Amino acid sequence: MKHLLNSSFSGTLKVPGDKSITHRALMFGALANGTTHIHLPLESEDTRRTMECMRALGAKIEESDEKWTVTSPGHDALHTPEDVLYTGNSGTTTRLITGLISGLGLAAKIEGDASIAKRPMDRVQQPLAEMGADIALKDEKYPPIKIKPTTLFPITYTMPIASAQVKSAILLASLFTKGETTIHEPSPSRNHTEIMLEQFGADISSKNGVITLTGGNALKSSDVTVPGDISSAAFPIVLAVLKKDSSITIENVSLNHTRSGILDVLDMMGANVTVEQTSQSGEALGRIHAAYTPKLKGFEISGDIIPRLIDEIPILALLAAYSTEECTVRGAEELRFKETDRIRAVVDELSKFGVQFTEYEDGFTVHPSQVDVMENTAVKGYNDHRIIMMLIVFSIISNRLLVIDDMSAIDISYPGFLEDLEALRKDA
Ligand SMILES: O=C(O)C1=C[C@@H](OP(=O)(O)O)[C@@H](O)[C@H](O)C1
Ligand SMILES: C=C(OP(=O)(O)O)C(=O)O
Repeated sequence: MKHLLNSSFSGTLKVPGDKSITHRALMFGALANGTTHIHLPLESEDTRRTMECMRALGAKIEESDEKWTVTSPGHDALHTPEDVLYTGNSGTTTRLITGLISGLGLAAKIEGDASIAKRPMDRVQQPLAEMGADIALKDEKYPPIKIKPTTLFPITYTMPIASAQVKSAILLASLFTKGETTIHEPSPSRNHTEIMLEQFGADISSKNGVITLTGGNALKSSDVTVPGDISSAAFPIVLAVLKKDSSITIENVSLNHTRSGILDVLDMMGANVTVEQTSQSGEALGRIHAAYTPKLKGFEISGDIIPRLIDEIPILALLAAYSTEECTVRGAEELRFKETDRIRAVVDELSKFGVQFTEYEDGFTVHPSQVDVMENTAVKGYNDHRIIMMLIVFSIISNRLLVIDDMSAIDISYPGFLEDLEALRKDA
């Protein structure tokens, strides 16, 4: 990492495929009779967990260069897995397959790593139980998740929180359940499930926060080309904005409105970032150009924008630390239930360098600060990929080597992160 310091960054980059879309393509491919080709999938730890779970249910998945091929015997020929389904560090895998397996009327035991063991699963268990699922949790809240076979029926469900994982778990459970399931969302969360289910032939509609799915029909296999992940792109974008003389372009990245909240914040801050949309068939796609911006304005965000940038808040906190004005994030209590408590992690680590925070249960204010970084300061990544990548960007822009306890979790969402930055290094 040391050679990335004292440098500026330029050039063009393609970030790896979108994690949320890759998970869903594997699951819908496994449910749809026939063959689904997934082009440019995200080949990461989290998506491999979904791949292994789909194999354990009976889907055949072949891997070749930048393409995964899923061949399914059809949803009604999938079977109860022989072993425990291991979901690693992936909340998306854990919650979505709970809905998928309940909907198939199969049995399973699902568990993940130490972080997954602390993430709440009652948020999916409750609506699925209303549908007739039999799901047992440890202390009525946490994995391991034990599912017994039952027959489900459709429900109307008003979600207490905006969560694409909860929404998607219910939609997966209702796919082969006869009748109409309706979900009311409090604010729009990522809509990849709705877009892809329509492509796979499901009878689904979505309007003004109300999603309706009429279940009981088989899915049709379909090919998916995965766009670059804007949540991964956020790290090099912020690096370019904060690092003197830098100017980069990211090609082929998802611009789906339910995911692009970070671009709105960069705009509020007056950052030198421009966006060009290149296509809009299903998932919007385009190019983002980001360049060094010497003076960044403040921002205040809460409400509907939060689900649109939920995974980008750790890197936004870093941006805020270099703003000359106050920056506030509220309504983001969900951050406390991610791979780690991301509000705590960001406040604890950045405070070590003079960043002034006021912490709230649901967010934080970053006050204009004098950031002062000592070479070789020890920082903690909490085994959380997004905290680790934020700290790496911090180390680079401050030109000080930070000693991060463990960086291996980068592979959860962005294998090749350091290599990508290296390729953009100006004097490389
Ligand atoms: O559905 C998805 O693919 C995801 C939804 C979000 O979680 P919640 O649904 O818990 O908000 C997000 O934080 C996660 O990284 C991926
Ligand atoms: C929260 C995340 O993922 P998951 O919920 O799938 O673990 C993330 O990628 O930041």
